Amino acid sequence: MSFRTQPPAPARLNRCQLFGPGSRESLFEKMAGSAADVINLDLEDSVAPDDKERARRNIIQAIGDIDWGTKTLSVRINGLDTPYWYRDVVDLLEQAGERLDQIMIPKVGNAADIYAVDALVTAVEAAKGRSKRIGFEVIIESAAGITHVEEIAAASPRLQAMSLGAADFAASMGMATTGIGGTQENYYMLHEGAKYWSDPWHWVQTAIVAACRTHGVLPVDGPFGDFSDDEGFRAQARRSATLGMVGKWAIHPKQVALANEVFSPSETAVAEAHEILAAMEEAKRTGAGATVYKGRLVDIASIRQAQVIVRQAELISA
Ligand SMILES: CC(C)(COP(=O)(O)OP(=O)(O)OC[C@H]1O[C@@H](n2cnc3c(N)ncnc32)[C@H](O)[C@@H]1OP(=O)(O)O)[C@@H](O)C(=O)NCCC(=O)NCCSC(=O)C[C@H](O)C(=O)O
Ligand SMILES: [Mg+2]
Repeated sequence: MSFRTQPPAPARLNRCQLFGPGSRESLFEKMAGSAADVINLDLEDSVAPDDKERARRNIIQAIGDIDWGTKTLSVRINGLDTPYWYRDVVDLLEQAGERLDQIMIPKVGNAADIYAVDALVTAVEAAKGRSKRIGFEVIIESAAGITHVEEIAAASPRLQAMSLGAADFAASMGMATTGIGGTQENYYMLHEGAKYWSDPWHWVQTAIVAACRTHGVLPVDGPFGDFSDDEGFRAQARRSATLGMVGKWAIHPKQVALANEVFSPSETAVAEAHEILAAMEEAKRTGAGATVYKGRLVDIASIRQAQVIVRQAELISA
């Protein structure tokens, strides 16, 4: 371990982030009643330009009127390349109640983007005397965003979570696909006439996870567009969980249960994690740093691996 220890990410559940357009206020109660850990009310790409102001008003009202329970409540503002974003921030922080937890900043390209929003948020919070400090989450969804991912992860103590936005990312990179996440038909290796599909999202996900873990930020997988394909969603989510991501977006309510299922450790995994910790306690008692569990090596690093699973299980049962 480096002299600088790895900071912990926020200790809260982020297995599923359910999105809904701010212009469809009839969905808000349904979103609040869902099993998602995080709610993202959207002002950005699911809202048509002519509906931006109405969506903003809907969201400000709903933040105060609806019982959001213990969910993390987040609003996705418009991108910094639009004329809408500053008014999103000012109106939200001047007019929405203290129930708002986070704002999500899309299409961030570098640390200065976060700095600009932080400066505005800090000024409005001070002017209005808001007592709860608003958190940030960002979307990495451009060539610039992934190029500067580490400085973005370090950009503000407000930063809680970072998502991969596969649709805009693919567009920005010039990728030859219109699919949002998942298997890409043309991304395969050929060996002795057989096709072996590979994962075009893998490299960007690992870059996001590494930047997030370095700076104590939650890494999250973004949308999976084909909401008729449950197995495709599960496969994508399982790959993300294996790489260290803590959750995934849902762009339709039927994806919420799928994400919660994948990002909640199974009873077997939790039991095994406890057994590994017990085996290592026993090893410590006898002065050993390593031992054998179910025929395989476990050592002090295995304690840290098992603790990841135990901590997630504790958050779920809390
Ligand atoms: C995708 C949708 C447009 C589908 O809406 P709809 O046609 O109404 O779906 P259904 O008829 O199948 O709905 C069944 C019931 O579920 C309710 N519903 C629908 N959507 C939601 C929701 N988001 N939250 C809660 N409840 C929802 C319906 O009202 C029906 O209820 P009932 O009649 O009582 O049975 C729609 O789901 C939708 O708008 N989804 C969110 C889209 C969105 O927010 N997109 C932005 C995020 S993705 C993105 O931006 C890309 C990213 O940035 C990147 O670059 O990768
Ligand atoms: Mg996007």
